[in-house]
Amino acid sequence: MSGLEHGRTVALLRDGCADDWRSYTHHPFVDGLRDGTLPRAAFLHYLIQDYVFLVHFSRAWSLGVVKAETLEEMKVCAGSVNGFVNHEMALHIETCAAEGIDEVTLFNAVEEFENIAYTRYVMDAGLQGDFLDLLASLAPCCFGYAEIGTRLGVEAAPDTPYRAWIDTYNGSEYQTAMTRLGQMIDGAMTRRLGPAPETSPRWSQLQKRFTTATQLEAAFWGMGLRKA
Ligand SMILES: Cc1ncc(C[n+]2csc(CCO)c2C)c(N)n1
Repeated sequence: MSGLEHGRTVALLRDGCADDWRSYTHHPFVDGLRDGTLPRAAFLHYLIQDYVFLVHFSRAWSLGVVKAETLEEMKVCAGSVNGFVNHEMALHIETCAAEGIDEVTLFNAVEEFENIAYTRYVMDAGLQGDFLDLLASLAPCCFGYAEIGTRLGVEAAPDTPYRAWIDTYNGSEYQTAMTRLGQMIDGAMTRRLGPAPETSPRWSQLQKRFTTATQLEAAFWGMGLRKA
């Protein structure tokens, strides 16, 4: 998957850090989800951390509502917050409940450094910069998982125990939301930087945000594997 399904901006930013993007989307953790060889302890460690990650990511997306300049931008950001809090976190809550881990325990889990670094980096990008700085640092998470979900939907071993995780990100609801998000990002860029944002003096900073967030995603997988 390397086309324009998530818009022009995301394609450019992804191509601007192709090696980092591959390290993130083809990480050994992802191979383990695909083949079913990922140790259960590593998956649960990741999932507990990811619950806390989503709490802080929801805060960052809420900042998007604050920094938006159009109703469409506000709607996409508000929809993302709703998606996390009321849907995406359900996967974490249900999977952990089956292992005897309740939601209060999840909410109070001690954050790993990789988790703190990533979520607070994104939050600070949005606080310090404008809507585009925030989006550039939020984007790798959204579109990376969309790519991974699509690929693993095709490639995963039929008996992988991680099918529910794969289905969450390969599902049409998530994929449709990502298409809409890609369109919104293209519109937000054009509105602020003109029809060729990659020629703007701001582009290198936006690329830096995107690249750093991509590297932080790979580090997040690595954190999960520490419990392998
Ligand atoms: C470390 C980490 N990175 C990405 C996601 C996936 N995710 C989080 S927010 C979001 C976008 C929804 O608009 C998606 C896909 C995750 N769960 N954990």
